[in-house]
Amino acid sequence: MQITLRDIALAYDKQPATLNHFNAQLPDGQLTALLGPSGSGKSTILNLLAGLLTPNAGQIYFDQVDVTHQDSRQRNIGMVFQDYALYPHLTVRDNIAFPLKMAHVHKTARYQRVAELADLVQMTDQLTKFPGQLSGGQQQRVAIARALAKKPALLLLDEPLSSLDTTLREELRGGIRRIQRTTGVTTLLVTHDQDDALQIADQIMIIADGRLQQVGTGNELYRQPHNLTVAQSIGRPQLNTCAVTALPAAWRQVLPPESLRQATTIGIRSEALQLATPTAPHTVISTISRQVQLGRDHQTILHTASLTLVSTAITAVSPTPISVALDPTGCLLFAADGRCIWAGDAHA
Ligand SMILES: Nc1ncnc2c1ncn2[C@@H]1O[C@H](COP(=O)(O)OP(=O)(O)OP(=O)(O)O)[C@@H](O)[C@H]1O
Repeated sequence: MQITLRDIALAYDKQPATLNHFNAQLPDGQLTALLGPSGSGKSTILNLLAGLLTPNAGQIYFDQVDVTHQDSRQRNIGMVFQDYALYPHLTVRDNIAFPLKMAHVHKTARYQRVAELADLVQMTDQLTKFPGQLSGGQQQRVAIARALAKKPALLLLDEPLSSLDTTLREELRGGIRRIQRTTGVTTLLVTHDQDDALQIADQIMIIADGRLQQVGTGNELYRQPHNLTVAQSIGRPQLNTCAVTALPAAWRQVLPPESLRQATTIGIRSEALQLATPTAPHTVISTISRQVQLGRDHQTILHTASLTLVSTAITAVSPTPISVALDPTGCLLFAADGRCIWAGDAHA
């Protein structure tokens, strides 16, 4: 099922519009992540799709069908929440079967479907347990099975990993990916965590201030962001930024002069700051204040005369100062309105 939001406007009573001329599409059978900071409008979009909010203007289509004024029950949506929302007094089996029971599905068919779903979410050996006897990750898998029970047209996952610790989170990311691929259900994952989006989604929609900033794969968003907001949303550590006027003269030499003249801000990916020999051209003398080992990765905090920057390309070095080269491939130039006017990767 392809989902389309067309020219949506929504304002909460007497407030300025949260969404205005909002257009987006969830491709059939794919998992789309909606990534944005708190207050950007993610829940508003989720509630519009679920039929819990009606837009002031615009239409919502499920394939060719206009569902804008259909209520939640008519839309056949599966929803999974951050806090699992399982019934504590029901077993895993009865939790998964609950929507089918409400729909008066015959007991035999109901338990047949529960068996399929339990197998899908790898909970077959836990069917007689109660939610209180399960880990957070297991509870969330039950919630996903329950949401899938009625073969929904659209699965909405609202921050489903936020309550889990790092290990369970990693595990369930893989689980969600596998379950979505197996079922092929069109899915929207709402998250404020770029790792969730990057590891699970086919495509990522970045939203900020109620506006869709860009849609693409993680790779596209990282390498060719349309604007500074997108560039800062994807990538760890976060993009180094500074005013173009603060950039040392030697590094300006490796960037295109025409774009530099038009730009006000430069973004430098951490991998673009590289150790060079003292005699190499266009290098800048820098000191190191700190080096952090993060598993296989390093982060090195560099100081030029005027800037503090993070590099992940410079590993163990002593003593400082060192000569640092700038790889233009990892640089982005932004105009005063935030538009990306030059991406080094596109010219590599
Ligand atoms: N019921 C409401 N009444 C008035 N304003 C609201 C209401 N719900 C949300 N808003 C406002 O709409 C904007 C978008 O909120 P929304 O909850 O959609 O963002 P979000 O990205 O989901 O945030 P979070 O990640 O914190 O849940 C915010 O400015 C918020 O204050």
